Amino acid sequence: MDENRHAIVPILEETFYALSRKQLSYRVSLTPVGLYLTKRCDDDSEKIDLINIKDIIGCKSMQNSAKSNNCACRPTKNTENINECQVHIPYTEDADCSAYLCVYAYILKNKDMKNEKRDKMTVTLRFRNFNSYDENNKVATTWKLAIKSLLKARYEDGTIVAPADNQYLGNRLLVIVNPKSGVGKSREIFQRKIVPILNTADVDYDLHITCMQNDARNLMQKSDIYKWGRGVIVLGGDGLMFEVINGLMERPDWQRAFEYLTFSVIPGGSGNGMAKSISFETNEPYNQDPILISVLNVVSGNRCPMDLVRVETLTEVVFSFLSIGWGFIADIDIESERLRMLGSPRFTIWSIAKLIALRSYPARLSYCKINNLEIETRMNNFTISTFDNFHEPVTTENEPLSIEFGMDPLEEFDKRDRIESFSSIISKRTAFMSVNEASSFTSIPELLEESEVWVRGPISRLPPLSDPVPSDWEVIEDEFVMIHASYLSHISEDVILAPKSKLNDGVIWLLIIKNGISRTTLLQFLLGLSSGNHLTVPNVEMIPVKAFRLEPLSQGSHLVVDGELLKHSPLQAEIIPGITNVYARRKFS
Ligand SMILES: Nc1ncnc2c1ncn2[C@@H]1O[C@H](COP(=O)(O)OP(=O)(O)OP(=O)(O)O)[C@@H](O)[C@H]1O
Repeated sequence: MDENRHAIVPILEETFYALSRKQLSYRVSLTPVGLYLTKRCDDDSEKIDLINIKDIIGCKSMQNSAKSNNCACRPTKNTENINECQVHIPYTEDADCSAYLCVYAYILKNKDMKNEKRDKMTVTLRFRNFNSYDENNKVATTWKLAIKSLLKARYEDGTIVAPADNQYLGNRLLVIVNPKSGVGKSREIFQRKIVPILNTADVDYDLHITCMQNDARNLMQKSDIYKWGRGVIVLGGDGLMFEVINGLMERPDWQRAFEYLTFSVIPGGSGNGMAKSISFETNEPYNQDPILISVLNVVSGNRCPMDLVRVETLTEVVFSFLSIGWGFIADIDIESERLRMLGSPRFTIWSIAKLIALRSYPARLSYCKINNLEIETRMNNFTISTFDNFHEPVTTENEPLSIEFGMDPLEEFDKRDRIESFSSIISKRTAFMSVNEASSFTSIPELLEESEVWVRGPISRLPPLSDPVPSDWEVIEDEFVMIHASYLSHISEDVILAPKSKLNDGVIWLLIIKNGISRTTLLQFLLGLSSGNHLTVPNVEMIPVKAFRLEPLSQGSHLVVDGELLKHSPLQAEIIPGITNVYARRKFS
């Protein structure tokens, strides 16, 4: 257990008894690091458990409902405190005036093993120093408020620091659900798996179920987004997130919107690259329960900056968070759509087909290489200030109280259905989609004259597509099997294309395979994509760049941005470091 525990001054401390064995006592200390439970055993030895504050997602105060025959837990009527619930305890006790405090945490189990996962744990503290519920509840409330304050604060180098006033998160979240994503079970997943966690963490939300393509995009473009101080999360795939980002970029106040909002994806689609990348970076056990891990990111409330990439083609400007693909992988992604009914085996089948009929495409690739790669991982963008009140330990009467582990009286409470708070607005195709239908292989200046490129969001620092690239850029004209740029580690749950990529490193990782690679080597490349070993395969180059331009010199391949098919065209892309924020749990040592 934590060697430095004794150096940390407890904020609150009490002795509790385990209900099951009255002779077993626990000293419970709330410190900035978490709840220390010190068990005194029969032989006078001590066993200490720590529930890390970073693992706690919320706490609720409760009242005994032993008189109630049917309901395990129900909200107290006519109470001003909406968090106050009644708890049913497994024994009858007349006039129980105790106050109960349930602390909910998701604890890391089987650390560093293959089956590492997070399991729910509930600790119920029973306060009964006084003869009236109100008095007991006062003490429980002190603990509750202290825990909730710690959940918002951080503990660094022995000091508790809180976000500056202007960094406190509002509590209203917008959840956008694509009922058609993945296998079409998003609505059910939302009610069954997400609502209980949001309730436990006291996060209020509005729900928007999309009714068609571009619905989320329009919603982001036209709504009063400032009522969602807690941010916007999507339950779906990367395609839905793409709509959210690009809808916001269409607003005149896009800059303020991106500073204000925090985003996250709960994986419900078939492409969940962003959700996987966030958990990968924070060492979270995503594979055991992707939805749980992603929702825990959201309720952690921890904002992390993330890069976006501005992508400009001859006919449109889009903002991308994941990848730009052209050639082999992009073709598999798009062409295997016709086998969608097969599920993920469609990729394997189509990969084999594309390997057999392997082809390459001529193109000119220009890029601004990062020579001294200094990747800054700026995981924490909170401004810090001291939380003075917490240095004074608060003590209460030392009369022994009781403690109870493993019970979750809110489980029933959480099963209540949430009423959808607003319904989908009617979707309308935006003016930014495919403005010009001209062929990509007329000269670029000619095309630009004809087309109307909407420039929105941050302006480009690159020369126009019609001008030459800067003289210090490297230029290759060759036949390529594929060019794939990514700025997150994973482009899907099981493809780690750029293992070194960080959310906010300001780097586009450009993966290049030129013509001349054998089918066997390409197969090796494909097999290595799930582990990152693809980068050790000969003929595979990975170049960190700040910007690049791709000019295809023939038709035939597909241009795919964040899994969305764009009209085939020359394009240029540039990184915009840390322009947006996503929810990600802090890293664990
Ligand atoms: N209600 C809806 N009906 C049909 N399409 C929708 C609806 N809501 C969103 N969409 C569209 O579905 C596309 C894919 O959504 P999403 O990324 O959530 O799921 P997915 O299963 O990962 O999809 P894909 O595998 O096609 O990327 C998005 O581009 C979005 O525009």
